[in-house]
Amino acid sequence: MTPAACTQAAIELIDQITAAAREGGAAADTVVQRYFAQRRYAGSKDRRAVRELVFAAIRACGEAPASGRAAVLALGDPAVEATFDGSAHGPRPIAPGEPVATRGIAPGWLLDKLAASGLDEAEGAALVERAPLDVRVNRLRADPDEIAGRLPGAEAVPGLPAALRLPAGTDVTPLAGLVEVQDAGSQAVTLAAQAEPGQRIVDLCAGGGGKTLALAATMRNEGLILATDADRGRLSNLRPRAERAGISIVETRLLKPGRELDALEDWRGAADCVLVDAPCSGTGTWRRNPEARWRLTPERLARLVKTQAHLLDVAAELVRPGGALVHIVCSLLDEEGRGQVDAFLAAHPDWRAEALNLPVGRPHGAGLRLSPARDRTDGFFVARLRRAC
Ligand SMILES: C[S@@+](CC[C@H](N)C(=O)[O-])C[C@H]1O[C@@H](n2cnc3c(N)ncnc32)[C@H](O)[C@@H]1O
Repeated sequence: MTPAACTQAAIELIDQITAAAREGGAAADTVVQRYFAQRRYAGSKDRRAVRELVFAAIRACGEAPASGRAAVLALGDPAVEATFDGSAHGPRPIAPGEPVATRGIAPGWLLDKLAASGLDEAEGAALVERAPLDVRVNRLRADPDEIAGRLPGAEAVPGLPAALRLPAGTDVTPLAGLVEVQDAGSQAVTLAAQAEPGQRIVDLCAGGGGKTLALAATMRNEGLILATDADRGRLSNLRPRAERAGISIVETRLLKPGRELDALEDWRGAADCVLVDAPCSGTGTWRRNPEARWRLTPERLARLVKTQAHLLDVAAELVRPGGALVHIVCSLLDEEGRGQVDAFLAAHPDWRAEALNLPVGRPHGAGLRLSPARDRTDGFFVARLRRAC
């Protein structure tokens, strides 16, 4: 592909990604994969160049751009602008006064909410920087030092003995079952469960099992983890992943949204710990999914906040006297994190927050906040709550 054809491909992709964000369609990564699946002629170097241009332009636009052209022009990169040359597969030349998307971190209403949640400008900007590639070494089957020796440029992450930070683009697929791609922050917040061998733990929003597998490794594959979710597709990924990782203590159970306790009667008051890795706005993961900023609406956020409160109430029913509940959101909005936990504590006088001592994060309300700017992880809020005996 010529440089001009690469720019045109990026423009088309951004148009598709913007439409998908508006209509609740596929994530940007999936859109890019599908685009190239139909264009086998594009070599790996071209694909990489197009992908980089697409993501650079998405990161630059706080609001959804009016067009892919406007988004690419927002980069203000003379080398890219020179490829608007009207050549056979390239973009038409830039017209005088042609619209250019406004650069920014997020839509205005979200910027206000981030500021109200105590995020300064530097922290806001770091939300859309490129994320590093982190993995968790499965210590049931591998030794982190040995794995680090096999991955050139791997660095240890202070305080997280199973975590390695890898150079961008490192291919870890040959190490399936030995390592899992997992942000260091995600690994750190899972430690708030203080999981121990032999415990009975519920991972209420287990999804594909990123945190379930980390818990099972900490428990040395002894005890029982009930991994539940309302999404059949995500949950069905968990079993093969657990098998590859040599984990046998995980049971899965599908829940009906709003009727979760119907399927959990046998776990009432029985869990040592319930992890609520709640569905959330994902403001802390914009580094990986920058177009997610364009998907969120005030209405969707309000629905998420309501679901989170409901799931905390469900979780509280499952914890044994003296047991713990861990609330996690990969968001920096207080209404999903700190505010959610404050409301829970106000409504449940027999619960109290416990101080957390994690290798990353700073105290925030009754829990801890991890921020990309300070901690070099995705953004999270995590709190550990203990039920009275
Ligand atoms: C942040 S994701 C979980 C990620 C997962 N814990 C991990 O570490 O890979 C939130 C999950 O909550 C699930 N969810 C949404 N509503 C739910 C409900 N009512 N009950 C249980 N899970 C729900 C979603 O399907 C999604 O998988």
